[in-house]
Parts: sequence; C-alpha cells; structure tokens
Amino acid sequence: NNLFCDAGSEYGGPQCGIQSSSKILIKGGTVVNAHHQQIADVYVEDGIVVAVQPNINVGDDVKVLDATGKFVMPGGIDPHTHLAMEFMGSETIDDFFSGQAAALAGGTTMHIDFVIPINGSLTAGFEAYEKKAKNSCMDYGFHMAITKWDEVVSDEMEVMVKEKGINSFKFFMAYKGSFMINDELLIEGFKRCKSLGALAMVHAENGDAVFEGQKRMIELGITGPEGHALSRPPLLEGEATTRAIRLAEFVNTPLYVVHVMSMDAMEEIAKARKAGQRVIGEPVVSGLVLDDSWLWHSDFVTAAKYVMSPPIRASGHNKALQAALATGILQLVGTDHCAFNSTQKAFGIDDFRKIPNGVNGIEERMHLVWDTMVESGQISVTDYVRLTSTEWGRLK
Ligand SMILES: NC(=O)NCCC(=O)O
Ligand SMILES: [Zn+2]
Repeated sequence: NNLFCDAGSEYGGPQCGIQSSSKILIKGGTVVNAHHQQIADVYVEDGIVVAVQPNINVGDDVKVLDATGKFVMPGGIDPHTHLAMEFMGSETIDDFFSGQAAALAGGTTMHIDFVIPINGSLTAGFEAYEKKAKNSCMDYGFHMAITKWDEVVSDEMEVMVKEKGINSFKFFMAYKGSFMINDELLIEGFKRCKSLGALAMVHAENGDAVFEGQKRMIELGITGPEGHALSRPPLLEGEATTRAIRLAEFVNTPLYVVHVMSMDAMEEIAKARKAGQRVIGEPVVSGLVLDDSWLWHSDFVTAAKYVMSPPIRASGHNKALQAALATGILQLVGTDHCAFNSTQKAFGIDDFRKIPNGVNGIEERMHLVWDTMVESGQISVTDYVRLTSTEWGRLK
C-alpha cells in the first residue's frame, strides 16, 4: 500500500486520503486540453488547478516542477473497467487497489467500473461494490449492469441515479444463462433510462446465436481458445449492435455501445450517427492494437490470455477501428480491463467456453493510444486528450 501512497508525497500531495496543504507550479510545459494547446504554467493548490497561464510568479512556499519540452495534460479516464468482478466462476485478479495502482502507473487517474447486481438486486450490488472499492487509491465512478427486470429494479434505478450518483446502466445482450437479457428487458430498461435521464449502454453480441456457435465448435471437436473467436463472429456483434441501435431509436434515447470490436458493429454506429441518432461508440485498446492470431497460438496459456468478449478480431478490424476513432465515428477509448491469471484461464483448458473472459489494459491504455494513434499521425495531441480523458466527462 505505502509504495503508492508515498508516491506523491515528495510534492506534498495527498497520501491515500490524508489531506495536507500543497502548492505546486508546473512550469513551462505545453499544456493540452481537448480543444487547445499552448506553452503555459499550471498552478495547483491542494490538488485543484487554480490557474493556467504563461509566466505565473509564485512564492518560496511553492514547489516548482520544470516541464519545459514536455506535455502537461489531464490524467486519463478509463470509462470501462472490471475490478474485483465475480465472473465465470472466478474473481478478477485485480482488485480496486492493484488495478488502480496499475492505472496510475500508466497515466490513468480515474476509471468507471461496472457494479454487478447480486441476484438482480441493484442495492445489494451497490453495497458490495462500495466495500470492494474501500481500498481505492485514485478517483473512480460506477456504471451499473441491469440483469433482471421488475418493479423493484425499476425503483432501484431511480435510487441509483438520484442518491448514489450512478447514471449509466449497461445491458448485456450476451452471456446466455448469466447476465444476458432479452429484448423485452432491453426496451423496458431503455425506457427507464430515458425517464431518468440516464445513459443506456449495451454489450452488443447476440447471446442466443453465440450459444449455438459454441455448440457447433464443440461438436466439431474445436475446444481450444480459437473456438472462442470462431463461435462468436463479427456478424453476431453487428446484429446485436444494429438491434440495440434500432430499439434505442424506437424508445428515442441515447445509446452507448461498449467495446466495439468489429467493423460490422462500427459500421452500424456510423450509419446511425450519420442519420442523426445519438449513438456513442467505445473501442477498447485490445481491439485497436491486437488481432486474433493470438487465439491460434499453439500454447494454451498464451492463447487463453487473449480470450475476451466480443473477441479480438482478425487483422484489419483493428485498423478500421483506429480510422473510425480518428474520424469521429467512435468517441472514446476504454479498456474493459478484466484480468484473470493463467491459473484462472486454465479452467478452460479442455473447453474454451470455461476460459474466464477478459484481458488487461488499464495500465497500457494511455501509451498504446499515444503510440498507435498520435505517433502515426492519425490524431492530434488535443484529440488524444479528448479520446482518453475528457470525452467521458462531456458525455455525462
Ligand atoms: N469483456 C470481457 O471479456 N469480460 C468482461 C465482461 C464484459 O464486459 O463483457
Ligand atoms: Zn466490460
């Protein structure tokens, strides 16, 4: 714990909740936000940015950091994480502390995690996540999943929005037999989001068809990690994405599509946005920089690391997603950080359906987006700040 709590103490910063007065001047850097960049000083008092302007003069009680030749930008906000998540018979290996420590090491200073209800109860889920988040060492927020529907859940959504500060709700169209909801629930949920002014989010894959695809693979004797990709092709992501988009249009409420992994889904989002519908698309770093060749690796331990849903796609989807991000079809980058170790992944050594789904990324996101998108000239530094940090705040 202390390693991270002490990390900022040199600058008089807060030490894991112990607030002490601090004054810092970050001098002479290129200050970047989502709209503009200029050489300026940044004056920070007790963790709050008080002034941004050239040549700020300060007294001896202020710690001065020379940022000449460097960029000074907001910390990253990861809009999609799963820390301490119970999933597929296991719990993610990163809890709030270790996941956040990794995030901080990589330049992300806030994340939004998904509260998973307990037996459908939002209240019980929220209380559990409040406990899980007790060992936090950075800012975080919550979205919430909706996994069943009745009057109680509908009322609890209002409590979450009005009293608990949660105003984004995710509906899983996949994971048949666990989180998956049907279209009736999706419509009810969208209607409730609309009436509460909350944002509806979807994990868009056709869970029934995935189930059928998995059966087909097993019948063909394909039990390794490659079966994961083969059983849930881009087609099924595209189908669910367009269905969710059309139902959101029917209800007339905005829609946020999490982890857009394929051209198929991205093109549905592009069409809807072009038609004027309020649809937000979130690619994740794994989908932007990797391809599915890893899932065919002969070593199970290596291949299983890359099992997530929707799957990492064949080469070409990644470049198309990058282009969509650069041209404004997709809006912001998450990670879907949901890390399992090799012992946990080995639950599926004989059957890919049992490999816990999820990959890492919370530490790597900022530098991977920089390397892939800025260094290649696809986006500007201001775009970088928008896609990795400020856009989530603007949406909310
Ligand atoms: N994506 C994934 O494979 N694991 C996390 C749960 C989810 O977001 O679907
Ligand atoms: Zn997720």
